[in-house]
Amino acid sequence: MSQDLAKRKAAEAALKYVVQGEMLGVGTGSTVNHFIDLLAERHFDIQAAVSSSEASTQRLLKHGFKVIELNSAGPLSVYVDGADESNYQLQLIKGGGAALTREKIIAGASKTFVCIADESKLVKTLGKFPLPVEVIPMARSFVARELVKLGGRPVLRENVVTDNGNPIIDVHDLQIAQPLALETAINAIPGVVTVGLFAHRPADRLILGSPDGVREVMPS
Ligand SMILES: O=C(CO)[C@H](O)[C@H](O)COP(=O)(O)O
Repeated sequence: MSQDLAKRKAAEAALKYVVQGEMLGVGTGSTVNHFIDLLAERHFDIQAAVSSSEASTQRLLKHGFKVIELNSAGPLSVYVDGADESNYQLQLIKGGGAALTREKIIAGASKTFVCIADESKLVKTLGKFPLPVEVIPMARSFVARELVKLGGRPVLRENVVTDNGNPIIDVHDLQIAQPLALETAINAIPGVVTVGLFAHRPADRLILGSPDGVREVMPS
């Protein structure tokens, strides 16, 4: 419960980055759900949202927001999304909610990526949270073997298919000392759609909530 309150506080603090009348990139997850609800509760007037998942799209539509495709939106000024882990450089692990591919695309298309999370997500070294990798179905076993060569322990996420129709492999037991190099290496495996390591495109702001309040972390 207190973790949920922390998420809501982070989400609330991100409202100051929303530009009324503009388009807004919206991510996925329980922290973002608070953010979407708060946009509605506080009557924010956004032109339209570009959403990273069917789940967020449904929530936005339920609140009466317009949702458009990224192809129709052009560059976005602000993208708000959660994370499973962040280091002090604001490099992230994402994809716990299986939306990593669309999240990485929208983050890439946005000028400012505001990450919202509870305090427990900030870590010195990424990797305690299993690293999600979305793969083309026929490449699943091959990619898993390549991930073992990189030092990980791949586990297929049971009963999960992404919005793009693909399975997810969660890679356990990684100590990600060099996020940029690992993201490049995993991206180079044929059959990988997206790795949930956001090192080449880290967040620009990290808002961390705790039951006592919020703090904003700048990349160190
Ligand atoms: O990457 C994500 C979805 O793919 C989420 O942002 C991440 O899993 C954090 O979720 P939550 O806000 O529920 O802790």
